[in-house]
Amino acid sequence: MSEAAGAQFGVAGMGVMGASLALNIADHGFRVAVWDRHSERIDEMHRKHGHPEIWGTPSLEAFVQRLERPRRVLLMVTAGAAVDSMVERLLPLLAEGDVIMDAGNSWFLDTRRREEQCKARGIHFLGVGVSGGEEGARNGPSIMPGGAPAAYELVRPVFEAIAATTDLGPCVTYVGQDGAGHFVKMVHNGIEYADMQLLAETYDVLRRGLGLEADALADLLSQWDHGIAGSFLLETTIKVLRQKDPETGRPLVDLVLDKAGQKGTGKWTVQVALDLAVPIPSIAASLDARILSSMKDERVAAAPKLKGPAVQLSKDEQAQLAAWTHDALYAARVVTYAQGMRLIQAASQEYQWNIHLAELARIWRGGCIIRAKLLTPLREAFQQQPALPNLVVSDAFAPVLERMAPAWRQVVGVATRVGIPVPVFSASLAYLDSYRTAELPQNLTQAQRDAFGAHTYQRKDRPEAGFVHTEWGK
Ligand SMILES: NC(=O)C1=CN([C@@H]2O[C@H](COP(=O)(O)OP(=O)(O)OC[C@H]3O[C@@H](n4cnc5c(N)ncnc54)[C@H](OP(=O)(O)O)[C@@H]3O)[C@@H](O)[C@H]2O)C=CC1
Ligand SMILES: O=C(CO)[C@H](O)[C@H](O)COP(=O)(O)O
Repeated sequence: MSEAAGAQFGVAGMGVMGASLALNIADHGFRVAVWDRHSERIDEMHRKHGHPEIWGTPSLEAFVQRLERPRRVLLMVTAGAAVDSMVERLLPLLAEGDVIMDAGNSWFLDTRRREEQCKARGIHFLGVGVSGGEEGARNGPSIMPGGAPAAYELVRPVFEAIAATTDLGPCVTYVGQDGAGHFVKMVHNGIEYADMQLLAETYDVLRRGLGLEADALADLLSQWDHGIAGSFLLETTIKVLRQKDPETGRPLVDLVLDKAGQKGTGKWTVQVALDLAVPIPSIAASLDARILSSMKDERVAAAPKLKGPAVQLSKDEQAQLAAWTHDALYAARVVTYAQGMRLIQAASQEYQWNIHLAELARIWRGGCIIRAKLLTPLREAFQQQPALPNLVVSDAFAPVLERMAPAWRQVVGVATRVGIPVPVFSASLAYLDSYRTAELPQNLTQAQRDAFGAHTYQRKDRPEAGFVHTEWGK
């Protein structure tokens, strides 16, 4: 880059995502200034990927000075205190009309607070969800920006240039005010957790139920990937199952310790869903499954004490289990997306974000981790009925769920009978069964509450009476 020209975009934080995004932006013809608190990070990035349109800067002051006005600064640093520290450091260096973008996985209420903090100084603040991992950031992520529309307009050309593209355009859309973008990215990750757990349960049912080894499983899942169950996470699963350990020649997945980690977005999704009173049992079950998996020592100690059932599958069950599991995977996945969309709908109402669910489905069709074929009918469902109360009752999905439910029940039944845990398959099925049940047993719950705590209840036969109390047992 010529010394005289200003940089059109700044990226602070040259970690996995920041370096990839900077390269992506430069590839699209924008001059990019980069900064990291450790200058070796910049040197390493130049050494590995040297790019004429990327300019490393030795200090935050130099970084800001190299930027054209209005300055556009994208933070790609660890979520939490690091973002606050960067905002504190940048505010005195920036001028009115400049834009800070936080593209990490930040908590949406922090984003609301930071936007207010910046607004008081005349600086725009955008909370930008980015999905696609390192590869997506480098070659085309899905981008979920939230904040003031005027601020979004200042960065829109760059985001539209670097985002993944599908037949429906670049995978970026203005999501809504303040924390809307980060909220949507958080729920995206919640859905990601549930879908990953469904794939883990699929793997377990097929390997323990049918005795399939990694290669045979990969072959089977490859067939599924060509059909309606196709998705990025399914492709990732196939890739993982095919990988061999160079030292032993064994499938590498068989050597990976069964303890799943997490960085917090799944937990936040469940916490905020409880606050908004939106049931998301599939996502909650996937979070619990990760936590239970991390209790490895306890599980190992419990295994010899708590023997499961010694039951064999019948020949008929063995013949049909793969086909049943395919349908169970698709149907349960629909239910997890339905829960995520419902949560976004509730937050959109609560915070007046006016989020367009069909647009989210459009930008999730490419670039992001939860991209899946089912997003095409899902988008159409919300296009036809933007206020659809729940995806499971849409014309597109209700008949499919009805058709696939018998196979899904078989999978949950067989797995339960032989003792294979299927928390998300079963939580999703219970959600669907609850949602379609006009008369739930919570009449008993209400009666119990009134019986021990005088919490009152309503009568079916006399709704006009309002809340009443009974002296139960008297
Ligand atoms: N990895 C992924 O697949 C995805 C990650 N994200 C989110 O993107 C963000 C970055 O993730 P990722 O790139 O993977 O993480 P990395 O750990 O690779 O990079 C983190 C970056 O933050 C910098 N940093 C940390 N603390 C501070 C601080 N106090 N002040 C200034 N800079 C600091 C680090 O600098 P240094 O290394 O020099 O210490 C580094 O440049 C996170 O919020 C993450 O959740 C979003 C989508 C996908
Ligand atoms: O944001 C991402 C993808 O979109 C992260 O890669 C993913 O969420 C990692 O989360 P966790 O470490 O909790 O599994």
